[in-house]
Amino acid sequence: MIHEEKLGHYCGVAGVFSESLTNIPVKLFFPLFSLQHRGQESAGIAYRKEDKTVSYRDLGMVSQVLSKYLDGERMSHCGIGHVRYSTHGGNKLENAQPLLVSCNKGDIALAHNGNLTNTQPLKEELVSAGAIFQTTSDSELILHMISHSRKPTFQEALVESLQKIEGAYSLVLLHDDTMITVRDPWGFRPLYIGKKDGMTVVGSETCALDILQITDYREVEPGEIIITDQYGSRSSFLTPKKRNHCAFELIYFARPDSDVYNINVYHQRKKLGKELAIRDEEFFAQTGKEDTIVVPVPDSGNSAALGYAEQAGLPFELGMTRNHYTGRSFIMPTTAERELVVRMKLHPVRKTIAGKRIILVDDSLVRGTTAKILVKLMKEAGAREVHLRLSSPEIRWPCFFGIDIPTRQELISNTLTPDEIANFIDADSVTFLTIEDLQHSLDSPESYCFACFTGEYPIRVPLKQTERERTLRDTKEHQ
Ligand SMILES: O=P(O)(O)OC[C@H]1O[C@H](OP(=O)(O)OP(=O)(O)O)[C@H](O)[C@@H]1O
Ligand SMILES: NC(=O)CC[C@H](N)C(=O)O
Ligand code: SF4
Ligand SMILES: [Mg+2]
Repeated sequence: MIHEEKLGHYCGVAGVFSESLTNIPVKLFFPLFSLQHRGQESAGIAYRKEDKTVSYRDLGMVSQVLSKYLDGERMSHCGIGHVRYSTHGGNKLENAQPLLVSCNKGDIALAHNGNLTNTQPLKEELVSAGAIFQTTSDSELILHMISHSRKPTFQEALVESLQKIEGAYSLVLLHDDTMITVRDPWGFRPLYIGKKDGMTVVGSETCALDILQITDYREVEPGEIIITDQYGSRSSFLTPKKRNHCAFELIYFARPDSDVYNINVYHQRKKLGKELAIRDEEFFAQTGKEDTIVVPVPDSGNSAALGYAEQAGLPFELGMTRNHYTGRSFIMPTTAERELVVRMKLHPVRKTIAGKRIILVDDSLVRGTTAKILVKLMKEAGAREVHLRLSSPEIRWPCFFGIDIPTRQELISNTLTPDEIANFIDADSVTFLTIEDLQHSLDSPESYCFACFTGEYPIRVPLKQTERERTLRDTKEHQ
């Protein structure tokens, strides 16, 4: 059995509208390939073929699913694409996107990144009015709402539906020969739009536009709806809300070369590493810096480790290499097998590690599985001490806006304090970035969501009673 156990990446969306006929599936392949890190469960495209919309989607990676589109000429004006990691509804073919329907408003294809938070009452209403849902994903709801709307036009029906839904949605839709780009009014997920040679391209992160050498791009504004057709692009806006950009995009999810929320991800991660090092000044004042090196957990810890090393004035060493052929981490039934999986992926460089005091930098702790094994590997390689530094605050709450975080009980920071974690994973010390340091590193911290760290959700969420209950850690803190 192989099954992912970590923080789920979420989805990536892309769209292309070209004034002249072009090979749209090929144009979509490259942005989707660049967004592969956002979802590895399924991939798909939908595009306009003469006067109808067709779609092709399957379980698997972009290169497996879509490489057949690299051959042949499929000339068209527009298409959209998606890479998926499920947040709602499982990893099944029927949930793969783009979803495509033919309804009273025409052909509609939809690609969604995010997660809706008020699906249940809206779905119940539609089901009692006779709607037949084909998938278990939340995204399908939007299509039913558009189709059931009494508004006379597609665009009015879309706006009416968007006014009713809550939660995170960066969307690209294809309605007949028109491409529609939408970002929720809170701006939870990133979304960019750019233009080159009569072609408008949309993508979750700027890396999706860079691959097509598009330099003229901008962020889609929270609440913005952009209609793109042969007459150009026109924007309208939903009622503004307080911004709530996902802080985790900057910490872990987005690709380091990308910009999200107009911030370069690599630079932001370096800043987080610097904040961690500033917190450690007292620690070094007491313990000194002799034989101390900063080692990242590749690749997710690289940028923060570099920032840490620069700030602390310590050598940055790639004391661990990564085998890029293993893919993501998997659930294995026994500890020994889990250890083997980490050993297959990450390899200490013995000569660099032996006899050294290691500042090991990673982005986050979820269940603590990786860290426990890594400390063991470092000590086996001769590390004198291992001090684990995490460039995110402690994750203690589930996310309802597009990231698959395990339940509260499974999150290590809900049962153990940093010192107890150090004890559990056999590290010499463990510290996390504080929420204050994270906020300090951002230009407008009031525009961000930090709910998985604080439990303060920016909008109402369907939190189960069991999830609201105090965890062991809450209880300890209140004693
Ligand atoms: O505490 P744990 O439950 O072990 O999870 C934490 C780890 O999970 C993520 O990495 P992951 O191995 O999923 O993939 P990555 O290669 O994208 O960093 C994250 O970057 C941490 O390293
Ligand atoms: N991770 C995502 O953004 C997924 C989009 C949508 N909620 C789905 O589950 O298909
Ligand atoms: S809860 Fe966490 S992961 Fe979810 S949107 Fe907010 S910051 Fe991002
Ligand atoms: Mg990692």
